[in-house]
Amino acid sequence: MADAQPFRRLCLVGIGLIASSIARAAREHGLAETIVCASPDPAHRAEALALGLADEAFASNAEAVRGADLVILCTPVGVMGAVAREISGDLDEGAILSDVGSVKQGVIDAVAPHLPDHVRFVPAHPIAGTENSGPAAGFASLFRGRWLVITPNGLSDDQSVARLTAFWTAMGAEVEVMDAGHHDQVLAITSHIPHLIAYNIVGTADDLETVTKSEVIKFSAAGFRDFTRIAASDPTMWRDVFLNNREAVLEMLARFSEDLTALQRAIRWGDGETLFQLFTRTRAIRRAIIDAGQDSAAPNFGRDVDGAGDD
Ligand SMILES: NC(=O)c1ccc[n+]([C@@H]2O[C@H](COP(=O)([O-])OP(=O)(O)OC[C@H]3O[C@@H](n4cnc5c(N)ncnc54)[C@H](O)[C@@H]3O)[C@@H](O)[C@H]2O)c1
Ligand SMILES: O=C(O)C(=O)C[C@]1(C(=O)O)C=C[C@@H](O)C=C1
Repeated sequence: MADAQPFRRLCLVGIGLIASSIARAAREHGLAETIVCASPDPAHRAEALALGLADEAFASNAEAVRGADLVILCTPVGVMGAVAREISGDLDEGAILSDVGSVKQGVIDAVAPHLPDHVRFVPAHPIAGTENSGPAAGFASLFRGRWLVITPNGLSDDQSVARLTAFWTAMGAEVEVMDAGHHDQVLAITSHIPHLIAYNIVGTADDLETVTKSEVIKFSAAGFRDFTRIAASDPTMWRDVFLNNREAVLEMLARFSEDLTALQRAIRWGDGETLFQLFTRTRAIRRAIIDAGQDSAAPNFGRDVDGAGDD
């Protein structure tokens, strides 16, 4: 991969966890001469300036994108269509528009109709994050060793895909190009349903707590505590993910429910063999993920200079 050619002016629309991580990494690797951001939240704009994430922070998305040669939408996916409508008249000739949304087809459908012909649209999704939000939550190494999926469409061209690939590669990500629909199916099972399960189990335990008083917190075992980390993820972001990847999530959820019913039956009928076989298979998957270096549960994942601390 050729060295990334720095962008003249990078505009981050939304300045939360992901945008602030991009800003830090872009600065660290000299990937943009100027970085500006936009957010309707005055506290986020002030924090972005105080942390040195952006040279200018705008309340107006349209003003923010003027003169930028790379604009990345880093808002919850549910507002990306409205943001595209706001900025469409102010995007520079030849600008690349990208995004970091956790859902791809819904974002393409919402954004593309608003774009003028002179803009290249290259949707993308970094498979990296945490349960925290806001400008202070980001860190420069977030994308190191993690996947960045690009889902080109009729408004992308090879040159802008190559430039965006070089940008993310310079921040440490590994880039994979994929069809948007396929991305949404894969992420439904690997990311969206796990979050739904975490929200559900913590909610169920919370309901039980009215009966058992504080025992849910007092005796919370490690497994449950891991779920509470995921269930602490941003409510707006995740509401939008489920509403915008509805079909894939419902399809995967139907499969999941069938398999859960089979486990329920195995427990009811004392079928230890079925339980043992599944648990053996899933243990092997966990080990394969660790062997592939994709275990972000290790506290130092992505932050190591030499990668030596990854589980
Ligand atoms: N958090 C993760 O783990 C993660 C990982 C990969 C991708 N993503 C995706 O990245 C995007 C941002 O997530 P985040 O975790 O950084 O969120 P965040 O809540 O930390 O930040 C969102 C930012 O968008 C701003 N915003 C909201 N509405 C806006 C609007 N109409 N115009 C301009 N700015 C607006 C907010 O003020 C905030 O600054 C989402 O689309 C999410 O699906 C998140
Ligand atoms: O590590 C976490 O906290 C995450 O949930 C990150 C995670 C994921 O599911 O892996 C969440 C949403 C994204 O779109 C990408 C990454």
